[in-house]
Amino acid sequence: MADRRAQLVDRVRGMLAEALGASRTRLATASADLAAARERAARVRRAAGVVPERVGAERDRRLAEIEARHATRIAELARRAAAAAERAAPGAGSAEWAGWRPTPVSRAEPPGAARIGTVRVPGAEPVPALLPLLDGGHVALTGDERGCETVVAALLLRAVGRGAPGTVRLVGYDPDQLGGGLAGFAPLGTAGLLTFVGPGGLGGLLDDLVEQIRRINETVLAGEHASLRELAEATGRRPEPWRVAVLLGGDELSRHERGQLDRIVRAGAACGVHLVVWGVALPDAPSVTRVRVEPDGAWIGPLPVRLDPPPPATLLTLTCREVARVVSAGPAPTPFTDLLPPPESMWREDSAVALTAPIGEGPDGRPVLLTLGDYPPHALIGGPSGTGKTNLIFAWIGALASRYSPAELEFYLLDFKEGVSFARFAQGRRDPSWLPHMRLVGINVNTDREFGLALLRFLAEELRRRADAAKKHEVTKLAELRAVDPAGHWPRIVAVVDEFQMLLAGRDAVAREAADLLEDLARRGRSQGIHLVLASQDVRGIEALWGRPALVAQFTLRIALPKALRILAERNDAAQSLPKYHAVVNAESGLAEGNQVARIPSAGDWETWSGLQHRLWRMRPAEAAPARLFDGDAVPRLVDAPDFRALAAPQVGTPRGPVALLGEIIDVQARSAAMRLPRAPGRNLAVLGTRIDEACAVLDAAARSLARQHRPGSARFSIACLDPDADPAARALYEDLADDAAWYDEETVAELMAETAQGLGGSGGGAPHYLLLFAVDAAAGSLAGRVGGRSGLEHLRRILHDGPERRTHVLAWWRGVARMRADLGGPAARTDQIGAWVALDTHGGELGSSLYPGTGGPDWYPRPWRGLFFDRAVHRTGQTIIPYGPSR
Ligand SMILES: Nc1ncnc2c1ncn2[C@@H]1O[C@H](COP(=O)(O)OP(=O)(O)OP(=O)(O)O)[C@@H](O)[C@H]1O
Repeated sequence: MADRRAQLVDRVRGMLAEALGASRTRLATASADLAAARERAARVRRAAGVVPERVGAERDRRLAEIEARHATRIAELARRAAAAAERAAPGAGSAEWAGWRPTPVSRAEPPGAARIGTVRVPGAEPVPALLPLLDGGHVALTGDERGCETVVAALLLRAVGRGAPGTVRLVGYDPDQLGGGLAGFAPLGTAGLLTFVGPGGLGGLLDDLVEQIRRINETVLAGEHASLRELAEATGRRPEPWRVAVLLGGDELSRHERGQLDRIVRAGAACGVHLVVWGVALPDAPSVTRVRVEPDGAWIGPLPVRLDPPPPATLLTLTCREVARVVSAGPAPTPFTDLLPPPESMWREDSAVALTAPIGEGPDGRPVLLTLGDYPPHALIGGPSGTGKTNLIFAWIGALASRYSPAELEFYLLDFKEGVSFARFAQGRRDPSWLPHMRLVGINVNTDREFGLALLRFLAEELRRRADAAKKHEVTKLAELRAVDPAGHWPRIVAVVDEFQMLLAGRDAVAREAADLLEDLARRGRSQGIHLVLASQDVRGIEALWGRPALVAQFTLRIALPKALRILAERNDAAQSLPKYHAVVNAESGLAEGNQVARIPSAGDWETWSGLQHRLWRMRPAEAAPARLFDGDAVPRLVDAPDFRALAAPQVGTPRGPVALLGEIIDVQARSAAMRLPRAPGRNLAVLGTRIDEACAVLDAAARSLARQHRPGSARFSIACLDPDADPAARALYEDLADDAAWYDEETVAELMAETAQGLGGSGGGAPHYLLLFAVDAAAGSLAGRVGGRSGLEHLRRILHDGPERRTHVLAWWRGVARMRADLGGPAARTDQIGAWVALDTHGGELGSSLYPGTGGPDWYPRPWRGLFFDRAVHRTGQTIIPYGPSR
């Protein structure tokens, strides 16, 4: 048992030892494992301590990289946005206020948007915040009052600065007197570019805007263009202004008003009609941009915006004042070249049926045409001084002359007022060119109504020639005459008379004949291609015509310049509200239905005109000659007179009927007044009046022209000068006539008379003898004495009586009719030995009885450097002459 127990013990012991050993081993292993684990844990802990540092650095690096890329991208985007904004709102649309100035667009250019601030993008260069207004849309503001004012002022100033002066019109509706940024624009009001409608006026304003939209759509865009902007881009014309209505608060809108607002919002922008509203609800539409202004910034839709400061008050005022000044001064003229065809098309038109040419641009941008033909045949132009009649005549002449060749059209032009601007149509010293169509130019005609009469007589003669030709060819109209006689020269004739009322002034023979001729030309000229264009600044001018309704009725084409009176029909006052340099053209005798408004280009200045004239002049036909220029202020010269140049002495003997040239006749041709001096009773000349220079000029021309018809030594010129003031002129003549002349004075004049009278006894076959007596009445004392049994005066009377038949003629100046009569034998003495006379400052009444046919004398109102010539052998009425100027 013990053994078993010992055995058991041993076994237990062995088992325990074994178990212990195993446990120890396991412990050791476990301990080793623990140590390794601890070691690992420590390592892990150590490693774990290092990791966050590295990850953070990486994250920061990545973040920084992203941020840098982001910033570059934002900067790039901002730069691009800024550049795009610059393009979308060029010039005055986006420039900073410092250095801001208007940059008006040309007609075809879109105006662009307007900047009100910058978009808030942190860290990027500022991007302009823009609002589309002109041609773009409408702006609806809400929020802070001051901020909204700033936006309105900026928006409007930029708009005003982008439109050419006058093309942006503002209208304000501000019933609550909010001001709303409009106050600074007040100077525009003086030019009608800013108007206000009062409380209660909103409905009317909206109606008016809707009406403008309708009109523009129907008549301006006319289905051809979708918007004014498109029209401007396609045609280069912008015929309508922009209309910007600024509506600031007010009562609740009526249904009608809301309806009208809707229409404007939908259709306004295409027609240049825009709304800027604050405190007025606009419907949602793509054309509406909403701006919300908070005290610390604004929002354009979702975009945060930092507002610009308001435009400086002085900048605003000065800009508006300047715009108003330019507008009040009138629009910049359209170029004259707009009226002309391209050079290759010049002189291509045919005038057989009518003459048609543009005179300017209508409100729709289309040319306004003027026609002269069977209907309307004649034109009446009116407007107060300075409104542009002369300019209009230039423009019309230019437009016609560039279309029709001189074979198709001829001009005759008469200007009764002082001024030389029409002289350029004729050849001048400064410029050798002339207008090839111009046949006659009369300038400074002033009181020389005879010249106007001469023109009318000339035209009447031409009318007769045409009527005869038409009759011969059995036709009635110019177009038919030209068709049956293609080789004939039948241009249309346009006769322009500026200040024509001067022609009709007075109740004398000239006025009567002028009115009769005008009436005949107006009535019958239409079918023969003779057209009258009468212009007047003076209502009386028109009234002078009004007395002759039949005459006025022919002038169916009326052209009224601003403020013209009585040119249009009675109730047609369109001319009263015309802007500067515009005209109402009316081919319906002035009835309102016929009104067409035209803007007239500037054509009168020298450079503009001469470009065209030179071109046409170079195109002139080889045979073309310059127009005759009659200048009422010029004194003609004998040596230039064609009739003087044509005089010549016969090869042998004495001229049978020498002529004395006395002056230039006021006529369409430069002709000389001539007095024949054949061997016949009464062929003596009296010059009557106190004007020394004129009297000397007449005697001088007479003597020199006579001398030209005699070979040297074949005629005698006895010059007696009895007025010391006439001495220089008489002496100059004496010297120039040289050996053929003899000089007499107070001492010797009696001898001249006695010797000449005694010489008359012979057969009369001797050399011609001309007695040129200057101020002969002053010799009364010297001639009272007797020589050879008779007084000097008796000798003079005998010479006057018997001399002419013996080739002895007296050409004498008496300083008055009474003095002449006294020398002839007293008031009742016969005067038939004075066959011809030239009256200077001697009134018509003094020339009555025996000197002039009929009673009361001629209609003669003396005027400087003019004389009335009457030769009883050839004249029925007197002839006005211009003495030739001094020969030296
Ligand atoms: N369409 C125009 N555009 C620009 N300037 C113009 C125009 N018409 C006239 N003018 C200018 O106005 C001034 C007066 O014009 P104009 O001489 O033609 O007037 P008027 O009516 O003939 O005057 P008056 O009867 O006193 O001679 C001139 O200096 C002229 O250059």
